[in-house]
Amino acid sequence: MGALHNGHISLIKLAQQYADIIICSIFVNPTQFTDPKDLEKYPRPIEHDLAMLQSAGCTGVLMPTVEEMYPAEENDQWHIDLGKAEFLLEGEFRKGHYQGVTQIVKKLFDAVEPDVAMFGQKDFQQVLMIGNMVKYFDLPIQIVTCPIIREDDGLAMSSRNIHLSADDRKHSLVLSKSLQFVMDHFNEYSILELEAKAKDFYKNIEGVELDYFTIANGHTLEPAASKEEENLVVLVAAKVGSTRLIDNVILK
Ligand SMILES: Nc1ncnc2c1ncn2[C@@H]1O[C@H](COP(=O)(O)OP(=O)(O)OP(=O)(O)O)[C@@H](O)[C@H]1O
Ligand SMILES: CC(C)(CO)[C@@H](O)C(=O)[O-]
Ligand code: BAL
Repeated sequence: MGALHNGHISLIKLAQQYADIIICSIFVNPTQFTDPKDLEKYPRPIEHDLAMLQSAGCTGVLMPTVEEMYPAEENDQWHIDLGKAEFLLEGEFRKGHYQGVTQIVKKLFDAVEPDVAMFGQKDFQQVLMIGNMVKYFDLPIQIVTCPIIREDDGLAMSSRNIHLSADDRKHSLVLSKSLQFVMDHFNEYSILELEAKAKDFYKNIEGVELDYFTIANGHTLEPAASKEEENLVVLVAAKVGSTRLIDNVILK
């Protein structure tokens, strides 16, 4: 969606290991926004983005307009079955978000016809939902998940970080610190204890409001039933000042 940072550039760099021709899309997709203010204030520094892509060795940029992606004459009633996980976590807090995401990603895939598509683990649930969309249409596209790139102090890079005030920026570290706590103490406590102790990190921080903090099954996103489960991921979303941030770590 543009406002590029080194997290995005890492996707381009990883793509170079898979393909000779790399196309980056920059499109702030209205149908995936549930909060109109979030859409309105989404940063759009286009010249800066193009310079970053050029120096990263990106071959081409797809930068359509809203009218090109959603022509008035097209009566596209997009709704596909993405499974139960669509309605959990981000899907609960941003209703309809993954219908909007999969709708635009299908359009972008149709335009580019890629062999491989790179997505960041930072949007863990998004990668799952796009994987489900690819299965739904049986698309011949390999989906690659790229690791989360962080600032030196641990904050996951995000275009929305630009909205953080100096105080928010300090407070934002609670996300990566609480995730790190779970990683460091995984063997010591039960799942419920880990979640409770991690949630305590969010108490009494001015301007920080936790949406969810969960240790979940990495396929279903349902709360983990036991530490012995094979795929476990810790996912968090919190509002820091007026900016909503997400982060996660894969435990196994
Ligand atoms: N810190 C990061 N490390 C790795 N990949 C990232 C990172 N941040 C974003 N990405 C990935 O880059 C792609 C484009 O993301 P997008 O344009 O939504 O930016 P974003 O930085 O996630 O923005 P925002 O956090 O405001 O939603 C997505 O696949 C996303 O997961
Ligand atoms: C997948 C995506 C391009 C759809 O607009 C967007 O959600 C993103 O960049 O993560
Ligand atoms: N980074 C995922 C897209 C979104 O937040 O809308």
